[in-house]
Amino acid sequence: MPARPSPATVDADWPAPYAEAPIDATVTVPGSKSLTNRYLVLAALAGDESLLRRPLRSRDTLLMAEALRRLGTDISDVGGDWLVRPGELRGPASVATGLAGTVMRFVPPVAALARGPVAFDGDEHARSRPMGPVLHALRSLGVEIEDAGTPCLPFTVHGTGSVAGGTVVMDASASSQFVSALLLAGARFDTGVTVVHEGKPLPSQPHVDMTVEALRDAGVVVDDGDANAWRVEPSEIHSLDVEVEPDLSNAAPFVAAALVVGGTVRVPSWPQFTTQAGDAIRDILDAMGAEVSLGRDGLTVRGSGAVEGVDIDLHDVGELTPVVAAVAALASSPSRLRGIAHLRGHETDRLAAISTELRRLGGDCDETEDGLVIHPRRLHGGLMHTYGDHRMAMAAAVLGLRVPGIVIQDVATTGKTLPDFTERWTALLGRA
Ligand SMILES: O=C(O)C1=C[C@@H](OP(=O)(O)O)[C@@H](O)[C@H](O)C1
Ligand SMILES: C=C(OP(=O)(O)O)C(=O)O
Repeated sequence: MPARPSPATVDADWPAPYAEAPIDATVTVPGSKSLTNRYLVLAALAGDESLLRRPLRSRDTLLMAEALRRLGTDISDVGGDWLVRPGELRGPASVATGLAGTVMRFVPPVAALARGPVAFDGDEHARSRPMGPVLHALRSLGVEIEDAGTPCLPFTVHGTGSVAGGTVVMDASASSQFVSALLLAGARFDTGVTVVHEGKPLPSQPHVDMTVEALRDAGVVVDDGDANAWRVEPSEIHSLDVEVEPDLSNAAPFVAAALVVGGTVRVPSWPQFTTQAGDAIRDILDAMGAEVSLGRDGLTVRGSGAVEGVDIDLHDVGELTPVVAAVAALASSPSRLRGIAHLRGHETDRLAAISTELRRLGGDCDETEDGLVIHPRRLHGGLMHTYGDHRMAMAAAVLGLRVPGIVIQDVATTGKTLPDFTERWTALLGRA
């Protein structure tokens, strides 16, 4: 097993800026984590070299790049882009997953295609994130995996250089990433792969659709015609030349700021058509009282500072929950966020984290079986804990715009997906 990786961040508290005046800002958002990490995996498995333009460089994507390098892929910087030259996949290697769901789930099927052992481990909390269905699926395809007695990190994949492929049946109700993991590598299995989901409803369906689209962009034939079943035909994976879209889930706190403070926030290059689940923030902010318009120049969100509560199913886009909950806590009426029981297995138990932290600030937030009920209350300042969760820190920043005296514990955790968050957030308010 590899040595435990060092902690993600330095535990630094940061006083969240309070908005004294309406906002008027144009915000540039770095590339999508989900797209960058899918493109990296496909490029590593492709038949020829790929160019990823404007990739996200954050903890999760740097961990993905390093994982693939250790398996034999050459990834080099060309200006701000990444040139990916696939190599023969091989162990022995050790992979640090950090707290990245995409690394801990997407890389083991790639490791199964390598010759030699590949050991995986991650942050302390990563060891309790669900992994079982991926390990079980690979074992059912004949891959040898050694774990420490539980179907979680740490574990070692003993690849033989090929995977026969076939049909896997899994319960992916805890994470859509289990499905995406098998699909991404499946074209390189001898007979391809068929993944069937059986269990409670699959969360984050748009993320699986994104996986299917990325595979098709790389020339892979995928049949997703039946609900909860996907067939990836065996084939070569074509090289990619792609520009990574801005990360729309990371744009969420910035555009939410226009609604909760009042004013205007513009995000240039917001795609007109996208597979990113985070695009749903447009409709959510609209439902909560913002004026939202998407044009050729990008997205514009205007608000007056008056926020309405919502009753909304976030099953498809759970990663927006912390920011939506923060906006809801600043509303004039209650909100109910539904369909997000699976968030208990995210970077932290997000339902517990959000309700605990809102209560710590004087709020009223209850966990339900599958979500949260928030009754807006006058909040007071205080230290908001982030639990190593980038989106908890971003949610705290949204609250801080309207609640004086909020201090964000370990704000550097935002680096999981968004570098330079504090600088970007300060610039949003027109401050240096
Ligand atoms: O495949 C992906 O890139 C992701 C899928 C989703 O995971 P879950 O299905 O576990 O919610 C999402 O929440 C996560 O941020 C990114
Ligand atoms: C759930 C998330 O991340 P991960 O890819 O680590 O699952 C997220 O970014 O909100």
